[in-house]
Amino acid sequence: MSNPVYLALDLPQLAGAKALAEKVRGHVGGLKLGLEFFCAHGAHGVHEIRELGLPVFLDLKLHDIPNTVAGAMQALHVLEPAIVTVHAGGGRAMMEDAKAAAGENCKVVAVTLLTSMDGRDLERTGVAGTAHDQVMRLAGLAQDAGLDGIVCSGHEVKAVHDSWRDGFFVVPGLRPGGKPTADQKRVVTPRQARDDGASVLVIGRPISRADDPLAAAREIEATL
Ligand SMILES: O=C(O)c1cc(=O)[nH]c(=O)n1[C@@H]1O[C@H](COP(=O)(O)O)[C@@H](O)[C@H]1O
Repeated sequence: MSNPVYLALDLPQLAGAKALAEKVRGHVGGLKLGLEFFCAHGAHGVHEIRELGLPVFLDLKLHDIPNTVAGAMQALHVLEPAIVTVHAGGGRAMMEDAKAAAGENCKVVAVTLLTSMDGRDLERTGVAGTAHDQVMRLAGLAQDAGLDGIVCSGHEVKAVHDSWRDGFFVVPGLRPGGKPTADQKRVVTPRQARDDGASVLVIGRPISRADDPLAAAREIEATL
């Protein structure tokens, strides 16, 4: 089985991001480029990272009207991402059009409830029910819209996997035992997420902020 870890390259400098990715290249399965990276370095930065030869996950969390999101997905073809994120809250029509406009080999996955939010945060947005209810509701919507899968926390991935057997599940908010959770609230270990059905494990700071990122990546790999 290939390494399910995608390293989140949430770093301000392109050279630093590239150097980190090069350092841990043999111990992660892919690289995730998110808003911080894309806003700073755009398509040029993505091309630079693609040269490392690992699959690239473009985590742009698109959330707009269907026509705009479809246009954005179309514009991403040239970057050949393996995975792109949209927000499930954009609704069924938006997700359908995003999938229809995506490149042939690009998985489109919907972010359900951010791993930085818990039940109280959700309640404050005016949504009824628990974090679990919200993830299950949006997973169903994403599946109906024909997406490949969803992004959720390790708290929900088992239940989502049980109800969507061939889905593709991206799980961030991962912390090897004892590592600081920082802004993440719904957290599990990488091993637990994998055992519960995650297809991709997104890991950023536990590797990128470690004193020795290579050792941290190796340690995580050894637990899987
Ligand atoms: O879509 C994501 O990747 C994502 C969704 C989510 O609910 N929570 C979440 O943390 N992420 C991303 O996963 C990464 C987690 O980073 P660390 O907390 O540093 O491991 C960041 O790049 C986030 O943007």
